[in-house]
Amino acid sequence: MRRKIVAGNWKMNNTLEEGVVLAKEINELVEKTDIKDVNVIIGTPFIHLTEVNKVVGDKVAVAAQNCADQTSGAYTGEISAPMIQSTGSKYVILGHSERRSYYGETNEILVKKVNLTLENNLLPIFCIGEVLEERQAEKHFDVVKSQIAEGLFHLSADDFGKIVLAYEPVWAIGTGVTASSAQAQEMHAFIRKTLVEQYGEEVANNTSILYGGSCKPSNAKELFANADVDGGLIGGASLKAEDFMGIITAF
Ligand SMILES: O=C(CO)COP(=O)(O)O
Repeated sequence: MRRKIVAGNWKMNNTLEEGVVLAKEINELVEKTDIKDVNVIIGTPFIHLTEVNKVVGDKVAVAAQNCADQTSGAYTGEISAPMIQSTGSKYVILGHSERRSYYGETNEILVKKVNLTLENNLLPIFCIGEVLEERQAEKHFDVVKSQIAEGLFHLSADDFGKIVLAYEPVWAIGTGVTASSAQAQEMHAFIRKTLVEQYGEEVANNTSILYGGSCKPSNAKELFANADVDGGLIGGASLKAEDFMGIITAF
């Protein structure tokens, strides 16, 4: 079933102690607020996963922000999907534009990560999105379509049903510039149409497509009101419990 989801991506922020405090604050607010049927996820650095899982209840799920493209072995500094799974986490954010651009993550590498994530009973939150020059050259639909096709279309319909998509136009990430509500809806509708062509109406209609990029309490309501926007992947505004809650309650 298509779910409403608000996921935080803390990126490389918070010491362990700070992260546990923030997770507790978010959990308390979620517990005492009527969040209706919204699924709340917090994406923390690896070192937080175990402790954050201990302090959140069953209304808050935890995500890693990356995983290795191998299961185990001599890969110094890497963290594998089975390790993430052993912390009690449920999701893995994959293909974030920061990983694609700063760490050379290609669609080919992402195929391996997606497969390992699913094999280890974790759910990928798969990020896609164009850079400003691609939008200005009117290539944004082609770029997003090929990211989805090359990273995910090897999956069976059953496995694709476990994917959460996050459309994050790179020009809107951390810039304070949000895609307009109309731009978000236009791209999300295009993504859903692309899924219909590959997997049919049922799978497409059941896929949650999140928007990310300078989403805040003040603009979340307008973005989430769109028919094809099923929630958000939130960076900066997920680092303050009240702001994050302001987005969770924006549906
Ligand atoms: O990259 C993002 C979430 O993954 C969005 O970041 P901001 O909300 O800080 O723009």
